[in-house]
Amino acid sequence: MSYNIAIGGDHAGYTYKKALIKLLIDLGHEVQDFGPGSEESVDYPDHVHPLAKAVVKKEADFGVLICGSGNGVAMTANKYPQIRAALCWLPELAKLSREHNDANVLCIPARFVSEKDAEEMVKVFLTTEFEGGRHQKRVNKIADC
Ligand SMILES: O=C(CO)[C@H](O)[C@H](O)COP(=O)(O)O
Repeated sequence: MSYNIAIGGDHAGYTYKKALIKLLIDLGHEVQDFGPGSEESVDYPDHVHPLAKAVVKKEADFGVLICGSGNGVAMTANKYPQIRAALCWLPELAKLSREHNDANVLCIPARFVSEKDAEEMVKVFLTTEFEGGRHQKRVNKIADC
């Protein structure tokens, strides 16, 4: 299955973003890069809001966000009720975020995971299906506040 992937973050995630874009293209996905375009210091919300809006409008199937800790990008993306952004630091967590939480955005803490694990997380995130069942009603309740 090939997807349209929106990717973005901040200066701390720039190097990983470049590597992940190459991986995604090699895997046959389409990629929309929401920046930044260099390692110059930026404010992550400036890149996350446009990406989140693209996912909400279904202009992208999934999002991948990378900053230093992963927290800032996750907090920003999760402001949107239709976004379920998962902060993951192990491939198993990325898998569970799809199986149990139907995550549509993967958030990666570049300063705390290896590039290899970041790549593994992206691969498993995009090849794992939501299980539905008992998890569906819980996911429905996330935005019910
Ligand atoms: O992780 C982050 C947000 O959650 C940022 O990448 C981090 O805060 C950037 O820090 P600095 O400006 O010191 O490079």
